[in-house]
Amino acid sequence: MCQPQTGMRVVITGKGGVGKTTLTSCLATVLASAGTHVLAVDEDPQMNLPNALGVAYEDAAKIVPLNRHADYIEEKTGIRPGRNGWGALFKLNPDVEDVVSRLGLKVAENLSLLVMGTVKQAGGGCLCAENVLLDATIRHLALRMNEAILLDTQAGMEHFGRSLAKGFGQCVVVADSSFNALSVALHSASLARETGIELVHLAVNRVTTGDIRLERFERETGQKLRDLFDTVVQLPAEPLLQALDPHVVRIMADRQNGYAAAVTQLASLLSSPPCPCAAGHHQHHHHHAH
Ligand SMILES: Nc1ncnc2c1ncn2[C@@H]1O[C@H](COP(=O)(O)OP(=O)(O)OP(=O)(O)O)[C@@H](O)[C@H]1O
Repeated sequence: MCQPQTGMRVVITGKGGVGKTTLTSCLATVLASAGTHVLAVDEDPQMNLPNALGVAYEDAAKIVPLNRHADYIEEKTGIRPGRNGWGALFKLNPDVEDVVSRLGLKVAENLSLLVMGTVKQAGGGCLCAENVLLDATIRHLALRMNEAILLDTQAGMEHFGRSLAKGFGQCVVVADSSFNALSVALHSASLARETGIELVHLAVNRVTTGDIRLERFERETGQKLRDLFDTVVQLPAEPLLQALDPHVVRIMADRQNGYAAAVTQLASLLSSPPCPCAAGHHQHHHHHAH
């Protein structure tokens, strides 16, 4: 058994507007209602995840994202954000053991939320207090036990660098079946693998019956999606999602719903992923062979 007993940790990524936040909140809901402790982590500066999870607007408005929490950042790193760190005592390895208990928000039974904010991209990794703290937080998340962690990422996982892959073993790339979104998904998949994430799944969202675009993409690019991703799941277009938007989690209570059923299937796949050491594993993992 090669699967770590620490709990599942999944990064959700993909092009803007493809349905990442909706999927993250529905996955979080289905896992939490099955009794798993879930921590949903939002990297979105617009904080869509609290809304999707049903956090009341006035409560969501009170959330201060980790990267803008000047007091916490100063307490942990010794530096006030925005100040020049040179000459000051700058803790490069701050202890953020209490980040979830202090900044997390309980949104439902078994379900907590941490809003991190976005990693700054200046110069491919600037050593400012915010980035040091976000990086320490990612490393801390990797150590949390018996908890499913879902990270809804906006900037893309490569901005977190290697610290992400140490704890996050799986990535769900979300796309719709447009050529553009699938191309972005292929790029995201290779970045995820370069980062060192073991299992990279594709969720094709808003699929309608008779949609031939997936096949057309494969034909035109000469690539087989099933060879490039560990698993490919399709999530049907669901008009109800727009009606419930932004409070989408209610849809998960309806077992007849096709979107809910597909998300439930994805959740169980993520909970018990195929073992990366198993024989017959995808060829793109061979360079990881020990
Ligand atoms: N399967 C689906 N069927 C119909 N509508 C959907 C589906 N999935 C998501 N949507 C709708 O698409 C819109 C965008 O979804 P969502 O906010 O989850 O995307 P996102 O990728 O997180 O966007 P952003 O990158 O802007 O954060 C929402 O209005 C949502 O209700």
